[in-house]
Amino acid sequence: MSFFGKLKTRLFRSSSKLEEGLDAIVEEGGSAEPDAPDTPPAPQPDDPPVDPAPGSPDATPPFEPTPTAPDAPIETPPGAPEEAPVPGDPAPDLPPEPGPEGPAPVDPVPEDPAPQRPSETVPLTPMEIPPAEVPDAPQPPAEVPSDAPEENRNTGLFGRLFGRGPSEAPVVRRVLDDEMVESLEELLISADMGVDTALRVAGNMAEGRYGRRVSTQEIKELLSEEIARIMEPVAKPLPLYKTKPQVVLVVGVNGSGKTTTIGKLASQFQQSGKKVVIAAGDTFRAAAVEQLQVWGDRAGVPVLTAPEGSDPASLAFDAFGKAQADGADLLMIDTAGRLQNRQDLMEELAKIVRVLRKKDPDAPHNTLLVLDATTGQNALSQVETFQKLADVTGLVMTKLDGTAKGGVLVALADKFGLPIHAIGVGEQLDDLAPFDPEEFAAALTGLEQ
Ligand SMILES: Nc1nc2c(ncn2[C@@H]2O[C@H](COP(=O)(O)OP(=O)(O)OP(=O)(O)O)[C@@H](O)[C@H]2O)c(=O)[nH]1
Repeated sequence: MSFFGKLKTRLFRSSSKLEEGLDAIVEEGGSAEPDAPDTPPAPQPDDPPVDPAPGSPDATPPFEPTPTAPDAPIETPPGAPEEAPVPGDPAPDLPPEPGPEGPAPVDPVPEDPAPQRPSETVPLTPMEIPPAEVPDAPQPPAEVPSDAPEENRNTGLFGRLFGRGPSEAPVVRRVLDDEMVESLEELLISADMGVDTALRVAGNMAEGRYGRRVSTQEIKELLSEEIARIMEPVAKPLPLYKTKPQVVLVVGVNGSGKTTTIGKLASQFQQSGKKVVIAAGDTFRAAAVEQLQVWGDRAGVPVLTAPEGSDPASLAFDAFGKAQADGADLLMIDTAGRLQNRQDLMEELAKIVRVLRKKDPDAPHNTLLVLDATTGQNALSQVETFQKLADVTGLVMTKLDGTAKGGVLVALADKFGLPIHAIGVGEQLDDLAPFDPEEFAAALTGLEQ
């Protein structure tokens, strides 16, 4: 199954929550009508300037044009699709690549005069995408003008498959007014988007459309576009640098999915021909070390461990030496996630960084914060906390499967703008993929792609 397929199926709880909510909002104040489109009201003198309908020739595109990778990938796997990889696109066989844009971008290759580190990036693409599932072009779901007959929207393959063709019940439309916008805000807040983001998203959805009669399908499309617009700038795969070893420090609270993410990433890097070494830096939890060893075995990647209770910084130092001696491309360092004693954790992380910098002044080249989607709004405070503890350069969101709190990713993107490198939707090796904003928005809102 394609990653989008998994995402869509597994985000079901989030999307069904939004979908049902949107249905209820439109039905509550709307009325069924034949498919005759609504005529937009004549603009009133005091109306806000009307947005050209997205999709119309002079409209601002609903999405930023998907940027192409600044430079050619370091290596192109044989048989890889020819299109230039785009951040967030699953590229055939490279593991997800982190974007370097964090609060303090690190230039890991000092001798390289090129200022643009991303020019050396390879989109880390864990997933093989069967050709049939590769979209022709990264087209945003074109907004269907609200005037278009509903039947034109739902007669695609999915529409037919799910019996949503034109012979369905008459379309229910509701006038988009203040009351409806308020209901939308409440729904988005309940979907864990956070108050600020929810208000902005609902406001943008309504802008230029006040007084129009809109259907659920149109509202879903508008919402999906707004979400994708917010997410697009943060969808940045993990960058790969020429530096050897590139050090990736992985931080996050206990249970957020650090170990699993390291295992998945290591396996995907390994499969793409990169040599990887893992350091089990949570030396205080024997179980965590064992778990990492299991993942290392699965991925075929060596895992360096140290006796329980020993100094994680010293392990990191040794692991760097081993990675260097082995000619490894990547060193991934797991860390403890105890937040009960932030001071200890801060000192521990600071010490790891200090000793790594004795070996390479630019290390760690990436500091990934792993967040558990099921914690909802709590993920926001975890970002704030870890930004104080470490120089977080990017995020990985795990456990998007089976949670109704997927909307928190939108709030994170809106609030922090940190690159989202990858998302996890399960416990298997291939359940991690680069973050694709359009797929995510479609899956979250229950739109078919
Ligand atoms: N459903 C689901 N479970 C996940 C995902 N990622 C991780 N998990 C599970 O979450 C649990 C915790 O994951 P770990 O990788 O051990 O988390 P950790 O941050 O390393 O935790 P500590 O070792 O306690 O610091 C495990 O049971 C994983 O299998 C995901 O994307 N989806």
